[in-house]
This record gives sequence, structure tokens and C-alpha cells, in this order.
Amino acid sequence: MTDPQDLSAHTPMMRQYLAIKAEYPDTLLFYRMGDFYELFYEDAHRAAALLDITLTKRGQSAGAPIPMAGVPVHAVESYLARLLRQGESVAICEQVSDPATAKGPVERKVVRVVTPGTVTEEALLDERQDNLLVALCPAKERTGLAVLDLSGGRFQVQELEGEEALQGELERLQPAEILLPEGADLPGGERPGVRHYAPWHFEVGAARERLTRQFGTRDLAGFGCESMDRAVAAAGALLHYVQETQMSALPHIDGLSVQERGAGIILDAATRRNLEITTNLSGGRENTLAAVLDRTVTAMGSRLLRRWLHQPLRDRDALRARHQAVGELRDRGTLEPLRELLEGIGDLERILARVALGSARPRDLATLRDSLAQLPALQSTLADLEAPRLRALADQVGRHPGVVDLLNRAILPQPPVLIRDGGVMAAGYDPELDELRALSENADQFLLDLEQRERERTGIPNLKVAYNRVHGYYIEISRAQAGRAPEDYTRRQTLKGAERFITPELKRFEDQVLSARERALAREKRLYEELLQTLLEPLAALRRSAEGLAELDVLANLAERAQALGYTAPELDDTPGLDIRGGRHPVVEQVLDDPFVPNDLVMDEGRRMLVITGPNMGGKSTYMRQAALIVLMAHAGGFVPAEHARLGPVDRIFTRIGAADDLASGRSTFMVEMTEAAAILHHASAHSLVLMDEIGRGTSTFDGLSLAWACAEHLARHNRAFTLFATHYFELTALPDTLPGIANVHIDAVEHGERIIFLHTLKEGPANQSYGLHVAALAGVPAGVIRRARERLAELERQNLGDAGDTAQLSLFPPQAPPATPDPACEALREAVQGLDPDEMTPRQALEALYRLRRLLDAPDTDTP
Ligand SMILES: Nc1ncnc2c1ncn2[C@@H]1O[C@H](COP(=O)(O)OP(=O)(O)OP(=O)(O)O)[C@@H](O)[C@H]1O
Repeated sequence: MTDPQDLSAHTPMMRQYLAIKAEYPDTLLFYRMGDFYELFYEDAHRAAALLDITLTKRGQSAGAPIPMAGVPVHAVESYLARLLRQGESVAICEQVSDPATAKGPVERKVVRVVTPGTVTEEALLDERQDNLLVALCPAKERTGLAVLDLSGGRFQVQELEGEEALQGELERLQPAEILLPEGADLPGGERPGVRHYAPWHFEVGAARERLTRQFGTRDLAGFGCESMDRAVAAAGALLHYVQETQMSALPHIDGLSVQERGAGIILDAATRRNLEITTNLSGGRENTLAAVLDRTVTAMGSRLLRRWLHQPLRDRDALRARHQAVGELRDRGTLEPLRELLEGIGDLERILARVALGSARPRDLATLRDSLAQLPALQSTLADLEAPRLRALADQVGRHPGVVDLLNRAILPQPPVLIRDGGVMAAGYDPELDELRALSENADQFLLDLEQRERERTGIPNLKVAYNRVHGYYIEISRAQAGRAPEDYTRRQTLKGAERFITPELKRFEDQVLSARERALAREKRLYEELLQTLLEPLAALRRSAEGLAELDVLANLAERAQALGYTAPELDDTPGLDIRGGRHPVVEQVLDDPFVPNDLVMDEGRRMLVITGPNMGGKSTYMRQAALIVLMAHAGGFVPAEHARLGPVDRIFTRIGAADDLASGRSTFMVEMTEAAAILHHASAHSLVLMDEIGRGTSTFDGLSLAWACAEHLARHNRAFTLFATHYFELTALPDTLPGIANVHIDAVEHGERIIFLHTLKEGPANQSYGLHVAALAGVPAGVIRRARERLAELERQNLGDAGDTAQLSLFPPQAPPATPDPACEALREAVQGLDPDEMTPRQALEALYRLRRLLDAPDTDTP
């Protein structure tokens, strides 16, 4: 058997394949063969599994069959989309020489590498979601992070301290692809789309040079990241990767910005998930904040809104400017006409990125032209508006008459998708093209004339002049008349009932027409490329215009939502605390069949923590999340679902809500709960908003209650954060008696016979019942079990009353001395064990002692040693 590593043993084509494949070891290689892209060897196995396509064999090479899988060229995009979604990259290898003239295998070359984080093709992108590439440069204390939105031209860097901060950013960005130096692990476990890249690409000196060369600057000082070595290293590696995969210039990547973590309200990864901002807890997009708030009419606007929601600002002035703009748009009757005009605007941001990359298609340019043509009308709609932010945006959007005029002259009203077959450039744009086109278009008349003349000359009335792809132009005469063909007719083809001829005149004409067609197509392609080049000049201004349009769309959208859903403008001031009157949960109120019950939330210096009790299903979680969502919406620039909301400064929002096993990282429910709690206790400040939902319920009652108590105390004493603390441990309602700044509230419900009616209203003071059994009955727990539980509850309550006094709820600790009072059984047991001296005991005595201890456990009061 031949060694498969030995290239010389392979067929010439396989030698070519293996040589190209060696340059793309981690990337699937789509090797063009006629109408198919084919994959061989290991790639074939992988593609067959990932795409569920047939794995076959293609002859032999080096003495062994070649495993092969293939996809048709015309359907390649749908296969690429599926591979990208699974985090795979694909190198597209095309035939670059003409198969007809090639000796040996046709020359082939990789013309582009499609990777999840760098795709820009319209068909391969989700239009409502940013597609991001992230590079991480981990170091001991700080991790450098660079992120690029290639189809939007946004390039940002930051340095993050600690794993929690990094996780939070990754959760926000949801990158399609992550680059890491070889040997480094991704914190939080592997995920699709992670690519290890040679460590020298992350070398800071080289990175600096690569970046300054790209931006055409002397250094990076202007971007504010001169001293951020980790971030610069990550950005350099990222740029190198993009240059390598795109194989084209990147004129729209003309700078980067530094992301300051403290500039926005910080949300950690768990909080982003728990608040269901853009993704719900089951991973879908329904019933999320974005689903309720997104009625944007442009794809750019939709993506920007998502960015805003994930990046609430702290800059009060910027926020007030947004609120003012939203208010004016809502109140001035401009909303509808403005939104109608915006509807006619295409995805300019991505189109302009494709212009920059030289891959824009004719339809892209037509959309660009038609969108820009709306701008004058848009400007007049905006003309009367006064909000400073709207005025600034109107300026930023501009009109771009020059570009509209150029595109009007250059491109046909409805060009085909691709430039490949021509028919894109408009008549009158280029005289040479017009002339070449006239040559081929006049052909029809020439042929009619020729036919007429030949009929007369030969006297054959059914003589025809026609064309087919294989034989070109010909004169056809029926078999019966063929003998009458003149001397200058040369036979081209014999059919059953007819003969086909060519004449020198027709041949001359054919050469002229065919070459005119070819020349016209070549000319058209050249003109198209030149047009793309010309558009690079106004590119930066056009990109700013697109950005402005996206923001207008988002503000108009927020105004529309405010109007449709009855939201009000939040008031932001510097007095610590929250004062929300008639607040609602933006998502729950939409999905509920019954009317939503609005509730107030008042927190200030003297009321920093609310202990929330009430029945299961009463609405505690809803109440807490609505507080966080109202804060978030206000700081994204929108109006809020409340009658009135005054919000003091907020630096972070923390949530410890729900309990989902983090199976991916092998952590139990309780472990996840405690990790999140630990992060809150370490990082929450006096300006943070903390939601704690049933902390401690993942472990035994005693542990849970003690932990819940201690966490609440710590938050109230040390963090002094604004905290909503929902709990089933009724003992915690004693907290306000022990510490200042804590108040009890409860969600009301009434018992009606055997049933419970949830009122969902928030009241001051602790709840007086837990209603757990009612809710269990509602949930369909069998009546016998509920009965037994009721009996058992009564017994426990009796015992408990005997021990601890007057609380109606089963109490584990006497209220005043919470975690300290131990179980009497434990106490007795401890004393008994302390009294034993194992060295002095015979085996029999030891056994007796053991029995005594066992009895003690069963009845501590009756058997004291
Ligand atoms: N303010 C409200 N107005 C109307 N319905 C509400 C309100 N708040 C909650 N609900 C309804 O009650 C249901 C339960 O709410 P939620 O999950 O917040 O209760 P909970 O007290 O946290 O329950 P548990 O303790 O079991 O987690 C919600 O799904 C919603 O249908």
C-alpha cells in the first residue's frame, strides 16, 4: 500500500488538492469541480455529518479510495449558512484557468474564506442581529478584548478584569466567532466558533504596527488605547485574521474606539439572561424585552435597538436627549410619515460594508440609490422638529445628491442580482458600452434583412436565418431545396429534414457580434468595479448617514411603542433611590389575558431593602423584574411602563433569579446560585440595584435560611445596595426589626374557601400566610396528598407554637436570634458525644453508647444520658 502522506503517489489533481488543503488545515475546503464544490478525505466525513449529505468515493489516489462529499454550486449559500451556524469556516477554492485550454488539472485558488465572524453576504446573515468577531488576549489579571462588526465597520477594544466581567461581555456580544491564542482556554468552557490562532499574531509590537498601517496613523494615541497592551494585541490579531480571510482591502475599518466599562450600567452574564432582554430563558426570541419593544422598520434600526438594550447608558445628558427626542416624535404627528419614509431605507450599513470590501452586488447599489433618494423627503419631515438630538441626526443623515445622481446615471432601475451576465449599467452612462451594445442589439435587424435578401437571391421562400449556442449563426434550407444552395454557401450541419449553411458574410457578422457582446460584458464589469471604487470616496459620509438613519429609526420606534403601550417619560435625577408609581412588567402585561395589576416601588435612603413575601404565583418575581426592566428601558433611552418613574443613579443591576442547572460547566443548581450570590456580595455598591429571588432554596432548609439571612444582612450593612429580596423564609420578615433601612412588603392574595385568589397587589408589611398548599392544589397535586400535607402542617405548627411562641408560619428560628439557635436534637447529641471517651471504652460499651445516641436522635427530650 502506498503512503498517503507521500504526495508523489497521488494523482495530479489530488496533489493539487492536498497542497491547497495544507494551507487550510482547520477549515473545510470547498474544491470547485464543474458545477459542484467537492470535499475530500476528513473534510468529506465532517461535511457529510454536519450537512447530512451523502458520503461517497471518488476513484482512487495513492492506492486508496478517496472519500468525497459535494454540494452543487447553485445552492452553495444554504450549505454555507448551515456550516457557519455550527461555527465552521469554509475556504472556497475556484477554478481560475479555463478548463478548455489547461494542460493537466485546471489551475485553482482559494478566493475567499468564509468564517462565522467575518461573513458579509446578505444571504448568510441574520438581518436583525449583529454578526461579531471577537479576539481575546488573556493575561494574568486583565484580558484584552477586541470586537469587530465587519459588516458595520465597528471596531472596539477594552480590557476586562476578572472572569465575571469577561463572561458578562461575551454574553452581551454573543460573538459568532472567537479568536484565542493557541494554548489559551476560553473561560466558561468551549463553544462553537472558537478558533485558536498562532500566539505570535497576538504580539503587541506587531499588532501596533498592523493597526497603525490599517488606520494610516503614526500611533494609536488618538484612539485612546495607547497603553492598553492586551487590548491592542487582541485587536492586532483580529485585524490580521480578517485581512487573511477577506483577501481584500478593508477601507471601512478606519479606526477603533475604547469601550469604557463604567460608562454604562453594568450587567453581568446572569443578569442579561435572567432579564430576558433579547433571548428568553429557553433560548428563543419570543416574550423578550426586544420582542415587545422592536417595531423598527429598518434592519439597521433593529440591530441598534438591541445594542442599546444591552448597553444601558449612565450619561444622563445623552439619555435626556434621547427621551426628549422620543417625546417630541410621539407628540408632534411626524411619527407616521417618518416611519413610512424609513421603511423605504435598505440595510445601508451592510451594503456600504460590501461596497468597501468590493463585494457589493448590483441590487445593493440599486437599494443604496433608492434609499438615498428618500432623504430629501425625510429632511422635510424632520424640518420642524426641535429636539437637539433630532436636529443633530438630520444633519448627520444629510442628502447625498451627488451619489444619488451618479447611481441614477450608472445603474438600471432594476438590475439583476449579479454582474456576471451584465445588463446592470444604464444606457447613456458610458458611450463605449452603448456602442458595443448597439452592435449586438442591431443584430436582429441585420439578420432579418439578410434573410430577406437571401430568400430573394436563392428563390427559396422558406429559407431561415437562425442561431444556436453550439453552432452559432446559420442559414437553414429544407432537405428538398438544399440542392439550390448557391456556391458561397458552406455546409455547417446536416439534420434529418434540413441542411444548415454559413456564408462568409454571416461568419463575419457572427465574429463581430460575438466579440461585441464579450467586449460589452467586459466593459460593463470594468465600469462596475470603477463605480465601486468611486463610491469609496463618499463612503465615510455615507456610513455616518446610515448610522444616523438607524438611530432615527430607533427613536421613532421608541416613540411608537410609548404611544401604543402607554409608556411615560422617566425622570432621571441625582437623588439615590427609585420611585416608580403604577409600574408594569413590559412583557408579562403583553402576554397576559387578564389585566395587569400595576404596582408602586419606592426606595430611598431610609428604605434600601424590601423583603418581599407572599404566596407562590403571587407575582414576586414579576414585580422584581419589572423594576429592573424599567431601569434598563429608561437607561436605553426609552419610555417606561409606569404612570410615573423617578430614577436615581444606578451603576449596576444584579439579579439572582430562578435556578437553572449550568450543565455545560458541570455546576449544580445550588452552586450556580451561590456563585451568582458571591458575585453580588463582592461587587454591589450603594448605587446598584439588586434582585434576590428566593436565595437559599437550593439547599436544606437550615442552610438555606441561614444563608439567605446572612446575605440580606451583608447587602444591607456592607453593600448598602438597593435590594429587592423575595423569599419564602418567613423568618426574614424579622430583618427590619434588626437593621435600619429595611422594610417588609408583600404581594396580596385572599383565601376563598379552599381556593386562593391572587390579587397581585403590593402591600406594605409581611404576608401572613404562605398559601403553598393552595398553589400545590391549583397545580393538580392529588387531593389526598394535599389533605395529608394539611394534617402534617397543622402538627408542625402545633409543635412549633409550643417551642417558639406565636408565629403562625412554621418557624425555624426564633425571630430575634436568627441563625444562632441550634436544633435541640443536635445540641443533645453534641453533648452526649462530647461526654464519650473512646480510649476508655470496651467494644460492648461503645456499641451501647451508639444505641443511646441513636435513641437520642429519635426523642431528644426523653433520653438524656
Ligand atoms: N401585577 C400582576 N398583574 C397581573 N398578573 C400578574 C402580576 N404579577 C404576576 N402576575 C401573574 O402571576 C404569575 C406568577 O407570577 P410570578 O412568577 O412573579 O410569581 P412568584 O410570586 O414569583 O411565584 P413563585 O414564588 O412561585 O416563583 C405570572 O405569570 C403572571 O401571570
